[in-house]
Parts: sequence; structure tokens; C-alpha cells
Amino acid sequence: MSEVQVRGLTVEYQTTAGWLPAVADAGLDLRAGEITGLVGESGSGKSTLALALLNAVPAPGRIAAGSVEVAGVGDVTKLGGKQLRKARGGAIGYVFQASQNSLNPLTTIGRQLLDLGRSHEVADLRALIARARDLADRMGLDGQRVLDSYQHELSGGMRQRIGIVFALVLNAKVLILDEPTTALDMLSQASVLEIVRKVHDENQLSTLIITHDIGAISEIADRLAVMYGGRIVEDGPLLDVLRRPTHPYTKALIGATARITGDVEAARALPGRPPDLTTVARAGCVFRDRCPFAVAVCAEVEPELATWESGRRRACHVEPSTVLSGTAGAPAAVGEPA
Ligand SMILES: Nc1ncnc2c1ncn2[C@@H]1O[C@H](COP(=O)(O)OP(=O)(O)OP(=O)(O)O)[C@@H](O)[C@H]1O
Repeated sequence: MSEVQVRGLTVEYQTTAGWLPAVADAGLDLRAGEITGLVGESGSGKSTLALALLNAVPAPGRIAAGSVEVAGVGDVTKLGGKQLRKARGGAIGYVFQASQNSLNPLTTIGRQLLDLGRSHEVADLRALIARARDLADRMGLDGQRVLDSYQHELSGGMRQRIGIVFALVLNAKVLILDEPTTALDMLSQASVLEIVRKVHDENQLSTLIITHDIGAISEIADRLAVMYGGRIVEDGPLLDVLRRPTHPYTKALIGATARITGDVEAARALPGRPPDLTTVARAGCVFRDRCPFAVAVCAEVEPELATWESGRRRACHVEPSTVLSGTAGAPAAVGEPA
């Protein structure tokens, strides 16, 4: 069974145009031993989905429907108070996008780790600190020095790595990392992801890594889920999705990534702009305005995310073989409905 089962998850933000969904009817499974990469352009709803997995959607947002079942914890969307605080960090380790700025400036990293341990009723605080030091060492930091440091004594990249140490130190079974390597240069990025992979394997975690960088994630994930306009539009085993993308958006995203196609010349930027909450299509397929494969039904009926092959799901009206072979009509004019 999956460690995390997300079903029918809809998250809304209040806007001047009323409550609008940033995540609509999302379904996703995270399994033990698997790293899932969640990719999509800025504004596609990735961070909102991650926050909802911890029932931490900030005001003016709300989980409007659905459930997030975590093994041994229950439906996180129904938890509150102490139970929820225990689940966050305890059963589910996480690093959110701005978390390198969320350390307490007034106290050392070591003391913050002790506070974390106490708030989760960890009996052996010495062991907790030893584990944190070891994790930090493996992240390429000087563990002891870091524990004695204040936040302002550390660079952005160091803070980002410490965020990951905090997420892992309580032995969570589920790990959620939102853009874990954005403050790092390419080399540190690769080594941090490698360490995440190692710790993930050693502890058979269920890991979700959110990124707009499909190239970086393709080095370490087992599965790939692609988000657009608040919907998961395609998912499946990583290599299979990369080799045989069957959603036009996935195909375009891969085509725009030279690191995957291996051809800088051929890498084509995705034309048009992703929608935001107020501009996303209310009926039909959310990608149709930018889709070179769009047909009449795409403007009327929203395609469901459905299994089309073992382990693979897609939300598209066009046949997988048509998308795969690339025999689209003329690309839709950017910004104009197909
Ligand atoms: N507090 C908020 N109030 C209103 N709208 C919001 C709020 N937070 C996010 N949104 C909107 O919800 C949509 C999804 O945003 P989200 O940050 O989840 O996307 P994302 O894919 O994680 O993007 P990024 O990679 O830029 O963080 C966007 O249209 C965004 O403008």
C-alpha cells in the first residue's frame, strides 16, 4: 500500500473574483522507496499541493475537498492542534520553498534542533544531535561548526542544506522537499540531491520533490508527475514518461529542456504563458490554449486523469499515439483558444 494517498484534493484561494482552485481534484500516491518528482511551470500549483499534504495551506487559502491519507497518521486534512504538529516534522519531514529563511536568528542551529526534539518528545536528545551532525557532515558541511552557528553566519546554500537536515533528523517516513536546491550552484545541487537519494534509500522513505527543473529531477526521481493549471496532467515511471510523454504539456516541457534532449539547438521554449488562478480555463482542458494537438472537445470537456497503460496516467482527449508521434496540426496561436 502507498505511504501517502492523495484523493480528490482541491485547494482554493480567496481572490477578488471569489474562491478559485489552485489545485483541482488532485490524486497522487507516494510509495515507500520511491522518489516522485512533481514538475510544472511557476504557478501550476505545486507548492500549494505540497502545503496541503501537511494541512498547512496559509490564509487566504483552504482545502475545499479531498483527503491526504498518511500511513500511521490518518487523514492529515482532518488533523488539528497537537496531532497535526506531531505529524509535521515527525511522520512527514518537509522543507518548504522559503525555509532557508525560517531559522530562528536568535539562537544557534544546535539549540533549535534540541527545541525540535523536545517539541516532538524525543527521549534521546544526544542521539538526535549526533544524527543531525552526521547528516550535516554528509551534506558537505562541517556538522559541529554548523550546530554552533547562528543563521546569519551561514550562506543561503548552507541554510538550505540545514533545512534538509531538520526534515530528516526525526526519522520521518515521508519527505516533502519544495525546490530543495534553488539557492545552490549546479555542483552542490547535484551533491545535495545525491545525499537525499542516499538517505531516502537507506530509510525506504516516500519522497516528493517539487521543482520547476525537470532536468535536475530526472537525475534522481523514480516517478514523475506533471502539473499544469492546478491539475496533475500526467504521471508514471520517470524514464518511461521522459521517453514517451503522452500529454502535450509534458512533451513540450521535455522539449524545452536541453539537459534531457541533449540538444541545446533543438531545445524550444514553450510558447505562451502558464495561466494563473484567474485566467485558467473554467471549462474544458486547462492546456488547450497552448496545445498544438487541441481538438474541438478540448474546449468543452475537461479530460480526466485516467490510467491508459499499467502505471501510467494522463488527462488528455487526444490519443497517446498521436501525441507520441507528434503529428499535431498547426500550433495553436499563443493566447488564443484552440
Ligand atoms: N496566498 C495566495 N493567495 C492567492 N493566490 C495564491 C496564493 N498563493 C498562491 N496563489 C496562486 O495559486 C496558484 C498556484 O501557486 P503555487 O505557488 O502553488 O504554484 P507553484 O507551481 O508552486 O509555483 P512556484 O514554482 O512559482 O512556486 C498561482 O496562480 C498563484 O498565483
